[in-house]
Amino acid sequence: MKVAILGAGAWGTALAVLLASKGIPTALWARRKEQAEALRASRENKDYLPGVALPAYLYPTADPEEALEGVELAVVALPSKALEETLRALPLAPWYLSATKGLFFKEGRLHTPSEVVEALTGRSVAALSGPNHAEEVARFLPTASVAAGPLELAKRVQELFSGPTFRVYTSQDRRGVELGGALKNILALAAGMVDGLRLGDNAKAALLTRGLREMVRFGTAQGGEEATFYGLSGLGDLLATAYSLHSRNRGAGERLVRGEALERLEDRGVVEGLYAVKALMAWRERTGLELPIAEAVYQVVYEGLDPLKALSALMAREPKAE
Ligand SMILES: NC(=O)C1=CN([C@@H]2O[C@H](COP(=O)(O)OP(=O)(O)OC[C@H]3O[C@@H](n4cnc5c(N)ncnc54)[C@H](O)[C@@H]3O)[C@@H](O)[C@H]2O)C=CC1
Ligand SMILES: O=C(CO)COP(=O)(O)O
Repeated sequence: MKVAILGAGAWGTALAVLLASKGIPTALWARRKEQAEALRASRENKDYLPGVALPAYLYPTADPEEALEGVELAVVALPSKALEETLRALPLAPWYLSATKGLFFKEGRLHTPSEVVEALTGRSVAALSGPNHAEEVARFLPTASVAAGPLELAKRVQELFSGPTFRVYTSQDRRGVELGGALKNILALAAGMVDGLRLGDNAKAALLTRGLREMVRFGTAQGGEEATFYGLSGLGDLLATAYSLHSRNRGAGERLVRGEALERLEDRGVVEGLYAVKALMAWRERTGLELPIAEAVYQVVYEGLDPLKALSALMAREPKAE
């Protein structure tokens, strides 16, 4: 039994640490040869997950053949922007687990990462999502997550990843699970803006509660089940990300309103909400579904709207019942 993890960023490394610490031989595939060599030499991912020792069963490599030879499955832990190009260039695995959180707008439809992996590889694909900061998972702090997909596949993921500090639930609502993971990143950007502007706890709670409504309205219209958005991969991940010191999305919102340039926001790692909100707004143009918070985030990030003006516009919307 061998597993390959594709993507040696924070999340790929944390998942590899989790599996390898259970004695499962795990290849961690890095895009750059120098990175794989540095991981092998120092037994630490200094760039993306500093301070975590890599277990003996974890083997970093930049050679795709070496990484994927004889594997049972490949775990995709790539940033969404690199997913398609990277997977096209790699040998196939028997089946896949997508750990990417993102949204793709293609041919007039929104697609989740596992749908994209499925279309590219023609193989069965499950998804893993939940309130799972890599920095905590890799340090074996208690964590729960959701393995979503056809029941048999979800159960295999559950069995593979479960351990004393990592509790995995199954779900057959893969689309709902992944939509929650993508949407919460947009809401975490907004939460960071509230933090950066010091608007207070009331404002943040209102934003996240109304944001959750937006997630449910959008997610159910897109085929997800309502209960999924109130579970670990929806509300759970929204809370973990929007209140986190680790979160790159929340941090990016905070830094943006404090004057940092858009181009610098990914200096500390990928900020998926920046891409998800673009895909969502491109799709919304065709449907007209109301997504006031996501639209405000888009306007602040990409159209230079003053965040306080965006907030005033949200506060001045037509009065309505909750
Ligand atoms: N960091 C976390 O706690 C969690 C992250 N995720 C998701 O996992 C995915 C990956 O995130 P992280 O590992 O945190 O990102 P990261 O920013 O820590 O690392 C990104 C990795 O992707 C590589 N990369 C960047 N551009 C690339 C390209 N064009 N082609 C190939 N590789 C490229 C980088 O070299 C690096 O190894 C994202 O979708 C994220 O939302 C999901 C759960 C938790
Ligand atoms: O998805 C995550 C936690 O569940 C990681 O959040 P960030 O990408 O904002 O760091």
